[in-house]
Amino acid sequence: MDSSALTVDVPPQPWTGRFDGDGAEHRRWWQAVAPYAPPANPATASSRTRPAVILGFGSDEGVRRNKGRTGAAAAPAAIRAALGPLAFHLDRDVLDAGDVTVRDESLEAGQARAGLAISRLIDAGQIPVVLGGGHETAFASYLGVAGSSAVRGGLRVGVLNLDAHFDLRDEAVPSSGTPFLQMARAEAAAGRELRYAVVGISEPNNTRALFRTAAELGVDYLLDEDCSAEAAQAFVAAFLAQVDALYLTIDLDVLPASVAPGVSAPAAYGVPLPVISAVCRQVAASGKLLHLDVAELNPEFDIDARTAKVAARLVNTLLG
Ligand SMILES: N=CN[C@@H](CCC(=O)O)C(=O)O
Ligand SMILES: [Mn+2]
Ligand SMILES: [Mn+2]
Repeated sequence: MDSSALTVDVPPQPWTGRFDGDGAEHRRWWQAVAPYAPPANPATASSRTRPAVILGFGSDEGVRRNKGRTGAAAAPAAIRAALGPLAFHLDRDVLDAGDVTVRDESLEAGQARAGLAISRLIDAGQIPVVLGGGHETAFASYLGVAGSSAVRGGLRVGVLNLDAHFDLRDEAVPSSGTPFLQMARAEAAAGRELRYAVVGISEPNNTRALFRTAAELGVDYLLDEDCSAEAAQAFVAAFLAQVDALYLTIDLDVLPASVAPGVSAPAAYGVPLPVISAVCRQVAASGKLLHLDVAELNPEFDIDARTAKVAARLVNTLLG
């Protein structure tokens, strides 16, 4: 394993939150999170207490290219600010590696840079927690997962997306609307098939062309209106059973606009938070979580940090 430092654009910044005391019984996230340092001894990949490493992916470029409302580049700081004050009940170390940032035309370079950092974290037995960025964050995550030693060695990884959209657009220029088609093509080029499932698809927000692409790629999906707690749990259990490990990506626009107003494309219907939260608990309990990202928070459109707080709570649930 290469134990050198990660290449990031912004080093980890100080965390803040309420202070109730120094002891473990008073601990909050801001007191528990430590700046990233390469591990002396990698954790075993199966360990339930693998350290989590937060990595921001400050990018607006994918949403801009996808003709959406920009502002997601500020999301990593907003999610950290919402995580900081939360009481810390986790049984694992949490480290902050800082941010990879994307400026204008350098989206692909930023995705490659983040991908290298993510591969290195996975190879060290850590769980990367990438805070996007628009959903172009997912292609950075894919590069990291696909480039990790375990996946190159044959580990079967499934991609589970909690999202109102397929993000399978066939466009000449990659964006926040294309990452899963990019993944499918990259997997095909590597002689593999993408295992991709989506919870929360909104029929009126995905064209027939997108449903056809999903069918051609064998994508499993559950419509937002069919997302009862039982149906979502059965869907996720069936997907988990097909894979050795999971890359979970949460596009916050899967949630109703009242719960997640701070996104580029707020959902008129949306999957209720208790259902999304239960899916996160189920993924955490499976022990198969290899990599995680949270995308599409746009603090400019948030109301009283509502969306950032939901993102923080889901991250907290997934690492618990
Ligand atoms: N990552 C976002 N994807 C959606 C956005 C939809 C919209 O802007 O209305 C998509 O491309 O379909
Ligand atoms: Mn979406
Ligand atoms: Mn998306």
